[in-house]
Amino acid sequence: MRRYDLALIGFGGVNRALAELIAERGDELADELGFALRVVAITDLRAGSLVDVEGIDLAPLLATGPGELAFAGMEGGNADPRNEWVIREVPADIVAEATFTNPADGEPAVSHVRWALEAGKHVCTTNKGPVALRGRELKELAVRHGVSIEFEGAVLSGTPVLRTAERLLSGLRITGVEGIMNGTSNFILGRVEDGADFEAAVKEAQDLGYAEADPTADVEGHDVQLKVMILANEVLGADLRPEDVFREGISGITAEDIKDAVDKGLRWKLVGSATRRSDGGVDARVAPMALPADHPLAGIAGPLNAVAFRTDLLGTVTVSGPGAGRIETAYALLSDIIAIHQRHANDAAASSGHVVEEALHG
Ligand SMILES: NC(=O)C1=CN([C@@H]2O[C@H](COP(=O)(O)OP(=O)(O)OC[C@H]3O[C@@H](n4cnc5c(N)ncnc54)[C@H](OP(=O)(O)O)[C@@H]3O)[C@@H](O)[C@H]2O)C=CC1
Ligand SMILES: N[C@@H](CC=O)C(=O)O
Repeated sequence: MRRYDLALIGFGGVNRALAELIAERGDELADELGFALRVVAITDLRAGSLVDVEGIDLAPLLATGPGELAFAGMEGGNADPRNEWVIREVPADIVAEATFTNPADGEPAVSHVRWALEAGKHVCTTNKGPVALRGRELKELAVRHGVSIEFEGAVLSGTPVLRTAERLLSGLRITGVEGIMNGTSNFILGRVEDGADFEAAVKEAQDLGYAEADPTADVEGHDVQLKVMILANEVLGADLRPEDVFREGISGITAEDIKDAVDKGLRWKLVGSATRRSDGGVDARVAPMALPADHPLAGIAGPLNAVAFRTDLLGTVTVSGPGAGRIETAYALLSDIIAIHQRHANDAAASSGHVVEEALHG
């Protein structure tokens, strides 16, 4: 059976949940998917790095609390993350990048992804920085090195928004996207509507694993700005920079605003959108909106999110599901690995078909 060796870069909520999935359901997944997964390297800012090319025993790591994990002193362990060395030199097939999203320049994740692709390794990532800010360059790099970069989790966690657009909406002209694209801010707005304090709701979202390492990115709309850029670039063929996307977050909305809106039959939501103009350009923005209760996005509650695609032949097609969550986002990485397997298994079949063809016809 085909096996993929993984290097996990960043061992926080998402990559830990991926390790849990592999440890707990690896055999079942292998039976179902036709390939096995093995972790051969882990790096993390606090824990350091751990390498075992025969496969890391995940159980003891997962039994240790996230704040207590230290790889130094373990066989193959080091106090230093040694990201560049691990990514370039350890023989892994796929690098799973899940360090923090940096909305300013995408680093250090951009470098992590670049090193992996240059080393001929596939990448799956949930990190929005590299995809939104350097997506075009990194995709070209992947093509040059004959490998894949997959990033379903960069928009709406494990909910298949990007793959739906790419695979299931092909043949349609998509003229715009609009949606609720941040689980944390949607959760906070709902909790404040229920009477909770804003700061307490932020803390709850952090504890539940929804929020960014710095939740300002959620509350001030930077996270949705990156997601709108990814959708506009991937689905509408744009090439947007952050300065092209108007951004306003939810920090200016008070509990009173929320209560007043409810009294008027409205509900505050942080809405991101990108719309193709008649001159071919794309207008994109992120801003809070008080939506009428019967608006299709008004009922999207808690960490649930939704993206609506406006199309020429089908009208509006909406995909809704979890927008955040550790396990939900780990599933996005698994779905990326499945996509890598499908693409390259097909490549292998195509090239072996080519060999057969040459043998038959000279
Ligand atoms: N959680 C979610 O619901 C979703 C998350 N994402 C994205 O997925 C990524 C991971 O999210 P999540 O796991 O929740 O975040 P966490 O903050 O829980 O985990 C990130 C981990 O990466 C580590 N790290 C930071 N910098 C480095 C570095 N240079 N080298 C090695 N490790 C590093 C952090 O260490 P330390 O803690 O010491 O800084 C932390 O352990 C983020 O980019 C996020 O935006 C995307 C969709 C949904
Ligand atoms: N912090 C983000 C996580 C997913 O991208 C969110 O809350 O949506």
